[in-house]
Amino acid sequence: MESGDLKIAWARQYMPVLSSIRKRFVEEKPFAGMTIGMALHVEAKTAVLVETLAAGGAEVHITGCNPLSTQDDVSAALDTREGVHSYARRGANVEEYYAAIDRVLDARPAITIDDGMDLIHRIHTERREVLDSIIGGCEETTTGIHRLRAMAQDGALRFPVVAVNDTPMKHFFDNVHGTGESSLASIMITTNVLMAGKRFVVAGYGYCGRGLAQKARSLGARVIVTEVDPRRALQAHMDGFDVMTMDDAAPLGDIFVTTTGNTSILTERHFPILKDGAILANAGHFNVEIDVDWLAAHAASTVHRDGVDTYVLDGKVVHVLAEGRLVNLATPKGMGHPVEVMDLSFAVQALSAEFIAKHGRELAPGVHDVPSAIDEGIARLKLDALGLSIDRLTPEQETYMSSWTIGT
Ligand SMILES: NC(=O)c1ccc[n+]([C@@H]2O[C@H](COP(=O)([O-])OP(=O)(O)OC[C@H]3O[C@@H](n4cnc5c(N)ncnc54)[C@H](O)[C@@H]3O)[C@@H](O)[C@H]2O)c1
Ligand SMILES: N[C@@H](CCSC[C@H]1O[C@@H](n2cnc3c(=O)[nH]cnc32)[C@H](O)[C@@H]1O)C(=O)O
Repeated sequence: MESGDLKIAWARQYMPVLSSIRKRFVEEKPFAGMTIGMALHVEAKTAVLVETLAAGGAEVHITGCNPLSTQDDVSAALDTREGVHSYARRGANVEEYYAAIDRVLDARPAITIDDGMDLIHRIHTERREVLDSIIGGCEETTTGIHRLRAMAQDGALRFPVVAVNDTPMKHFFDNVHGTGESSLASIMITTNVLMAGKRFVVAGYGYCGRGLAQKARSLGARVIVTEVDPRRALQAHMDGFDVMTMDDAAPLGDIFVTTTGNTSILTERHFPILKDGAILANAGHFNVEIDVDWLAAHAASTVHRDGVDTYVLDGKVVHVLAEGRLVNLATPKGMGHPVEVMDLSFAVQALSAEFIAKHGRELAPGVHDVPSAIDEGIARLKLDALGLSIDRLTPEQETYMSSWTIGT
C-alpha cells in the first residue's frame, strides 16, 4: 500500500462517526449525479471525508485551502479513487494555488465545501459563470464565516452557505481541543524546545486561544493572554492567566502564538523589543497575524530550515514558524488536528452538504446555521461510539422545564 493510502487507512480507524454516516450514504446516495467542489487541507482526515461524500454518490473535485498544508502522498492517493480528482500540491505558489482552485470550479460543482472561503470568493469574482450550477455551500472555519457574513451583509452572496464552524459540535472540539493540541505538537516537534517554564504568549482568548492557553499551562508553561474584548480578557484573568497588552508582553515572551483571525498582531512595534531567540507562530488564519513581510524586508539576514525562518534584527534573532501560516498544519511535520476531532468537524460537513443537497434550492442566499438536529445527532453518534450513556428528561422534567407557573 502506498504511503498516502496507509495514512488514510490509519485515520479511518479513528473516525467512527464518519463511518456510520458513510454506511447510510452508501444506501441512500444523497449526492447521486452531483459534483462537489472542495478547498480544504488535503491530508488523511480530509481524505476520509472525501471518501464518505463519494460513497454518497458524489463526484468530488478537491484542492488545498493553504499552500503549505497539503500532504502530497494523500493528494496522490485521492486522485486514484473512483470519481475523485485532487489538484492539491504542497508548496504551490499563488498562481498554482488559484489555478488548482479554477480546476475545481471547471467541474461546475453543485455544492462547495470551503475552509477560508477561497472557492466562494473565486466564484463571486473571477468565475461568476459557475453560479449557474451551484445549489449551495458549507464553510469550515471562523474567519471564513466572518467574511461570508460581511459578503451577505453587502448583498453580494449569491447562494446559501451553511456555517459549519458555528455549530457546537465543530468549535467546542475542533477550535478548542484541536487547535490547542495540534499547535503545541507542531511547535514542539518543529523546534524541539521545552514548554515547561517558558513564558507562552497567546494572542486572542476565543475558542482557539483558550484551548491553546489551557494546554500550554498543562505542560508547565507560564501563559500570558492578550485580547481586545474585555469580556474575553476577564475570562482569561479568571481562568488564572496573566492578561496584558502585546506591547507589555513582547519583552517577556519566549514563545508567541496568534489565534485572532485578525491582522497585524505582531508587528514592527514589537519585533525590536522581543527577547533574543523569541519564537513566533500563528494558529489563527492567514499569514498576516505576524508581519512576516516587514521582517523579510528589514532583517540583516535570514536562515530557512525545516519550517523555521530565522531573521537577524539588530544583532538579535527572531524565529517564525511555518512562514506565519497555520503552525499546526503548515510546518513540515504539522499533522493538523487529532483524528477524533476532525471526525466530528467532518461529520458536520458531510451532513451539512447532505442538507444542502436536499434543501439548498429552498434556502435564500446567505449564511445558514447547521440545523440543531444535525448537531445533536452527531453528538449522540459520538457518545454511542464511546460507549457512553446519558440520562433523558422524564415527562415531569420536560413539563417543569417548559412551565412558568411553578414558583418557589
Ligand atoms: N489553526 C487551526 O486549525 C484553526 C482551527 C479553528 C479556527 N482557526 C482560526 O483561528 C481564528 C480564531 O478562531 P476562534 O474560533 O478562536 O475565533 P474567536 O472569534 O472565538 O476568537 C478570536 C479572538 O481573538 C480576539 N482578537 C481579535 N483581534 C485581536 C487583537 N488585535 N488582539 C488580541 N485579540 C484579538 C477576539 O476578541 C476573539 O476573542 C480564526 O481565524 C479561525 O478561522 C484556526
Ligand atoms: N484556509 C485558511 C484557514 C484555515 S483555519 C483552520 C481550519 O482548518 C481545519 N483543520 C485543522 N486541522 C485540520 C486537519 O488536520 N485536517 C483538515 N482540516 C483541519 C479546522 O477545522 C479549522 O477550521 C488557512 O489555511 O489559513
